Amino acid sequence: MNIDHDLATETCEACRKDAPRLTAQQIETLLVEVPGWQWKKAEGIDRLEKEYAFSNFLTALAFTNKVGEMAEKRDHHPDILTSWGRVKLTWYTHAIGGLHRNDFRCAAASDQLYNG
Ligand SMILES: C[C@H](O)[C@H](O)[C@H]1CNC2=NC(N)=NC(=O)C2=N1
Repeated sequence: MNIDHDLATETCEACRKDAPRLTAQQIETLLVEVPGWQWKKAEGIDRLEKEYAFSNFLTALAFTNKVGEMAEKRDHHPDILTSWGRVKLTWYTHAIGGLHRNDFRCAAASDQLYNG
């Protein structure tokens, strides 16, 4: 299938409470564009989750801070679990209790920060 956009460089839109959640079909289609990201439902909320590997705590922390800066710029924020050699990111949209295209944009942008 032809992909005529780049999720990582798309601007996040302000998320309104009445924005529609992505449907299962839309999620499946977008997941193809963000390899390694898992679609998980927790506490009734669809989420995107990925764990990144690092060689120590400081490099994991540096990535955490880069993601934090990106999240602030986009006004869209992940759950972050930083551990020795690992960072787990979880993206979902609080305002709608589910997944929005913004979450895929931020997942793709996170990958770009990891891959340099
Ligand atoms: C007021 C502010 O724009 C909102 O609270 C933003 C902040 N960051 C956010 N991050 C995420 N993941 N979901 C939101 O709904 C959200 N809302």
